[in-house]
Amino acid sequence: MSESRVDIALKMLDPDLPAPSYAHEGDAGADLCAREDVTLEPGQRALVPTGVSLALPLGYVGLIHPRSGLATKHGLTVVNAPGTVDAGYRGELKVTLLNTDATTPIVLKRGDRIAQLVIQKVERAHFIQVQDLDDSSRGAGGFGSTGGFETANSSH
Ligand SMILES: O=c1ccn([C@H]2C[C@H](O)[C@@H](COP(=O)(O)OP(=O)(O)OP(=O)(O)O)O2)c(=O)[nH]1
Ligand SMILES: [Mg+2]
Repeated sequence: MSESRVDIALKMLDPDLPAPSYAHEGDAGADLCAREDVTLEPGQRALVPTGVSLALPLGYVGLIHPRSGLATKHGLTVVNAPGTVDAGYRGELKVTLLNTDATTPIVLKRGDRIAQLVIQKVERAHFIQVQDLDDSSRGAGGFGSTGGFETANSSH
């Protein structure tokens, strides 16, 4: 089976940086790089520019996800993960990074791959207000209604 591809116009605001690219066939995420050096102290967040702007076709969304390796090794995440890039947005893609590590700063250099961009088709809803919603087996159950797991500090 071959992958389906969509053409997306992309403008590099900084031509010296690599454009987003997929590392392997089948990858969902194209890596985004930092346009500037940034050091995040423990618990600190920063809005980091990527040098990329897009013209997404209507009906598509860009989602900015964290990279699992940086998350696992260093505690680096995206505060608003996944960040939502609207089809009409023509500004620079930026990533709100957070150092979740309690003790160690994270030093990022210009050109480092900091996050990944996933392009998806998206539906727009026609919201129809009603007085009563139809029934479902879940109903209003949520937030652990199906059970969870015990931890040392679980209340009994
Ligand atoms: O991680 C992100 C999230 C958003 N954006 C850009 C693209 C997006 O289309 C725009 C607005 O994002 P969002 O709707 O999440 O932000 P908002 O706080 O609701 O701002 P606005 O009032 O401009 O919609 O900002 C990014 O570059 N990176
Ligand atoms: Mg918004």
